[in-house]
Amino acid sequence: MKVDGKPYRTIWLAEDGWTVEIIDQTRLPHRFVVERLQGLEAAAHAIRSMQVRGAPLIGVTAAYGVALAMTEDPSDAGLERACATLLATRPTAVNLRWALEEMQRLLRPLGDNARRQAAYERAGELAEEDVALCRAIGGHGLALIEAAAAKKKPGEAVNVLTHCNAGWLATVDWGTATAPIYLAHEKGIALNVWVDETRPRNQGAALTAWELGHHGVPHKVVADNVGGHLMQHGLVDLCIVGTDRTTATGDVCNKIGTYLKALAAQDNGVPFYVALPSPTIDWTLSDGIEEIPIEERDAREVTHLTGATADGSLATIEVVAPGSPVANYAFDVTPARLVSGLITERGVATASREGLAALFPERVP
Ligand SMILES: CSC[C@@H](O)[C@@H](O)C(=O)COP(=O)(O)O
Repeated sequence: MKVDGKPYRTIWLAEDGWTVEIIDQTRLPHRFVVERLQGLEAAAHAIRSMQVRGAPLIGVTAAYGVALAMTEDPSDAGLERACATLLATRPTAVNLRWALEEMQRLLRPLGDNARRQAAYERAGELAEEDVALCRAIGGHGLALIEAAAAKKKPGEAVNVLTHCNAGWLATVDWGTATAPIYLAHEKGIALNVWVDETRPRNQGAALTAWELGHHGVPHKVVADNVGGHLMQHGLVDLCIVGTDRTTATGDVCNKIGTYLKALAAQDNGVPFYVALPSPTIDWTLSDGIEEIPIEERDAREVTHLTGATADGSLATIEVVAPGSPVANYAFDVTPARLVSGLITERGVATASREGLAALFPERVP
């Protein structure tokens, strides 16, 4: 999507043909910095520190991380070490495990000399596939926005609420939750996107607002607890969020706070959709609350905030009473019963084992 009128993706192969470039998302929205990854450790650090984040982009970065590792050490031991290092970076998004299994399946049977090139080719393909999956999700989600628009008076905006950043910054391009939004905007449908700030790391306020703004999509940032109020007053037509891992039964794990939005949506009769590419489905799990590992992150994400001061320089301040203990759960699980539909690349499924199996019969174990 566009940054200052120029099309960008979140990750790409540098001109030298082997290093990998990313947009450093820890610097947004105040600085646009492209970072060069030159080895396995740099790729692992980028995922761990959330320079890249969002389930699909984590998966593609891991695939490129394996390619970088194959430049350093293409032996069996090198491959296993690379996959173990990358797998340990973040626990919740299943796209990470999926991408690493894909790379291992491809590379294990190959000789050391063939691994490097094969790894780069497959990482590039996974990036392209992610773009295609997100674009297809956009098409299916667009129909939902069009249906909402059909009920509006001429010129009246469709109000879409989203949580965290499931935008193009969380994927290679388009985003999952935002793909229908970008397509609706391109079609000239009047929109207003309610952007939850998404404490503690503010992916909504910092990233979703930034990317929608750069693409010219009308939006308003709201504090995390505003969604319920908006829904009570008829100001949300539909919610669309992303997911880091969805069980075979349709339970949805996403950024902390998603569950509360789903509860408010059900109480107010607002449709609550989850947009996801199929690599985000964990076919081995059937109970999201019991089985999905929830990442717990550094307390400093809760106690401190970084932002720009009046002169444009960056400053970090403490916002919690000094010394107070903190718990920082990064994700929660929304049970399938609260989800109106799963917007996948193959269409909108009901959030159930049957619904997912009907769209992806060949993936059912
Ligand atoms: C298309 S991205 C879907 C999810 O990965 C997204 O909603 C989310 O929760 C991202 O969390 P993050 O901790 O920023 O990686």
